[in-house]
Amino acid sequence: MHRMLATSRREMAVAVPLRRDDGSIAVYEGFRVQHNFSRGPAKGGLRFSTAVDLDEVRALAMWMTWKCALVDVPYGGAKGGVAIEPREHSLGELERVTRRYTSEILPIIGPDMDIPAPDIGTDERTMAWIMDTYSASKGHTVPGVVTGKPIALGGSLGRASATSRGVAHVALLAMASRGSTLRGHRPPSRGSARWAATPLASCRRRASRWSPCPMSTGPSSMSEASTSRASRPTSTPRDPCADSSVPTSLDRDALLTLDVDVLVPAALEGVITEDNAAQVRASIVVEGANGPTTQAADEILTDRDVLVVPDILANAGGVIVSYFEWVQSNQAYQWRESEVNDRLAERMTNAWHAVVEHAGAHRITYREAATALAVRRVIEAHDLRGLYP
Ligand SMILES: NC(=O)c1ccc[n+]([C@@H]2O[C@H](COP(=O)([O-])OP(=O)(O)OC[C@H]3O[C@@H](n4cnc5c(N)ncnc54)[C@H](O)[C@@H]3O)[C@@H](O)[C@H]2O)c1
Repeated sequence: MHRMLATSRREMAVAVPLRRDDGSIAVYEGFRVQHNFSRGPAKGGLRFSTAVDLDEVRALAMWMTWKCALVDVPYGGAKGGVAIEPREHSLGELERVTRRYTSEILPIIGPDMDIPAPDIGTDERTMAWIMDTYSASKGHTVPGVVTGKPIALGGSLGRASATSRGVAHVALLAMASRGSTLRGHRPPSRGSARWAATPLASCRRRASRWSPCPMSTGPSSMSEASTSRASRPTSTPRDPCADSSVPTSLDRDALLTLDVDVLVPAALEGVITEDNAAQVRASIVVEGANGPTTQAADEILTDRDVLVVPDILANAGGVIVSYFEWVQSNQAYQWRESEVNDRLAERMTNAWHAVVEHAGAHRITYREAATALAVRRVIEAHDLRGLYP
């Protein structure tokens, strides 16, 4: 079983030629890896980044299998990528690259096979191009082939903010478990955390390799997109962005070692390493990105009693609402945003409690508990299906 789960079910490497705006032709490497189908169609994001290679895509596809199993959505794991720097291309070039990549991987994607979604360097517009290319080849519109698409094309209300909302939800649960709360807020309880994301969403900050980086304090897409008056908490929290003692510009390592309660690395993998883990001052790390903590750093943080909420739990809000979007697309029906957010909160809360209980029962870390629960679910599906032939 270990060997089966350590091996991707299907891997596709494709060349993606692009006619550039100046008439020259560039060729990029593209990949789609489907790690597992035991619990349903493969599901995973599409990444545009020069760091993309087959090994990275493989690892990310496997993570998707565990993530989907942990939050109990009926999917296996997949991931895709094109080794391209999107910031160096015009919109027209990005559209051509996306459409060509889609046509190359077209035989292995589809609403019942493998459903891409946005990831680093891609967004809802990318998903619209994928959907259109796929639909053109089928001769009819197939909205369920991607998630994270624009609302006008069948995207789900609440999808744009879902990953952040889920991160905020478990961050507040983690804080409550450590006896701390955000000023002016009580921790979310099961199924009633509609407003949970608001305080964390009110201050959006990003670290960059290109230091010093601006720390964005503008309204986040989450608070713009998802907090209705009715769902806001009655007491307004102090806005940390208004705190003049907080610097407006920082380099990446300085940001990771700020004196804060909760650290949410939410961009790239491998940023908390054995070189900086001892300097992390947060008592809770919530992994918004996939794989932001190296294994060595994870051990250092655990030894220092820093609570690490693992990526497959912390950032699962995206795939949960992607699942809701797929269900809505396949039924040609749209749910209310409050319904989406409530169902998201319920699944995140259930997954959180399952992980906490499993970790407590076996005296293991949350990462080990989350992975163990997920692997067990996938193995159960394998066992029930049996081996063909
Ligand atoms: N989008 C989702 O719904 C979703 C869901 C689950 C997990 N994730 C994970 O979250 C992470 C971010 O994905 P995203 O979709 O938000 O991507 P994004 O492209 O929207 O954001 C990535 C951020 O990383 C920054 N960045 C890029 N290169 C950098 C570098 N070298 N150093 C520092 N910062 C850099 C960019 O400026 C950008 O702010 C990834 O690990 C992704 O797999 C995303």
